[in-house]
Amino acid sequence: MSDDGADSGESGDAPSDGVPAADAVLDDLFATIESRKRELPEDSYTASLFAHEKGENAVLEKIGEESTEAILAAKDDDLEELTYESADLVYHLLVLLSMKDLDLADLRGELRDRF
Ligand SMILES: N=c1c2ncn([C@@H]3O[C@H](COP(=O)(O)OP(=O)(O)OP(=O)(O)O)[C@@H](O)[C@H]3O)c2ncn1[C@@H]1O[C@H](COP(=O)(O)O)[C@@H](O)[C@H]1O
Repeated sequence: MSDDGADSGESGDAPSDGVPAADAVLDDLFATIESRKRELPEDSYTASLFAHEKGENAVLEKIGEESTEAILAAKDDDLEELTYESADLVYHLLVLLSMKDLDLADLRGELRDRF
C-alpha cells in the first residue's frame, strides 16, 4: 500500500481537520504506522514498539494483554470497555502486521477468500 498521506488524513475522503473519515480510518492508521516504522520519531509510542529492546516480543506481549482485557470486558458485558480494548487490540495487530512486512491488503485478501 502507499505510504503517502500518513498522519495527514489524505485518504481522499477525509474531512479538512485531518481526522480520517470512519470508512478510511484503518487505511489511515496503517499508513501512520508505516510512517512511524520508517521515520522512528522519538515521541511516538508506535516508533517505540518498532525500536523496542525486546524486539517483536514487545508488541506480542501487548497483544496478549489487550486480548485478555477484551475478554474480561466481554465477560462483564461492559460494551464501552470492550470497544476500547478492541481498538487497542486492532491497533497492536496492525503494528504486528507492519513489523512482519504484511499489510491491510494481505488481511483483506485473507478475509475475502473466506466468503
Ligand atoms: N491507535 C493507537 C493506539 N491504540 C493504543 N495505543 C497505545 O497503546 C498503549 C496501550 O497501553 P496500555 O495497555 O497500558 O493501555 P491503556 O489504554 O493505557 O490502559 P489499559 O488498556 O491497561 O486500561 C497506550 O500507550 C496507548 O496510547 C495507541 N497508540 C497510537 N495509536 C495510533 O497511532 C497514531 C500514532 O501514534 P504515535 O506513534 O504515538 O505517534 C495515533 O495517532 C493513533 O492513531
